[in-house]
Amino acid sequence: MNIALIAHDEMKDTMIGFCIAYERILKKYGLYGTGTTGKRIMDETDLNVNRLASGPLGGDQQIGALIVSQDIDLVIFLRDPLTAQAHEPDIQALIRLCDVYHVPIATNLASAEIFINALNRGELSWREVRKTTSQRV
Ligand SMILES: O=C(CO)COP(=O)(O)O
Repeated sequence: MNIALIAHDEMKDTMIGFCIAYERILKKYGLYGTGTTGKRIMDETDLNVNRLASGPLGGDQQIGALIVSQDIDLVIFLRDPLTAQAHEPDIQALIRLCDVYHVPIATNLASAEIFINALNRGELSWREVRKTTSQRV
């Protein structure tokens, strides 16, 4: 199972704190991240992140493509709700694809903590079943 980690600039410190707090769990999964988020996580934790482009340069769309190919099982996207983003259409497209493909997405720290603990308890294992099923159709 793979997790996408994305944070807007004002939320990056929160993302680093989250990654440090849950490093033991996150280590068990494949991690993907947008450019700057991924770099900071790798610089400031022992986690290895498959880095894509920076969000404003298409990184959100790359994560979206991975969702379409069923390669992402959980998205932690710490959005900044108080700052307008030039690439807002890309952000909305990513969230829409999570809905299309039934991928859980946490957009704030409170939901991120609930999802990561659910993942750790095996509550997202239905994703594997779903992937197998959708590959058949
Ligand atoms: O802008 C982002 C998500 O929309 C995040 O991109 P970075 O991780 O490159 O800052």
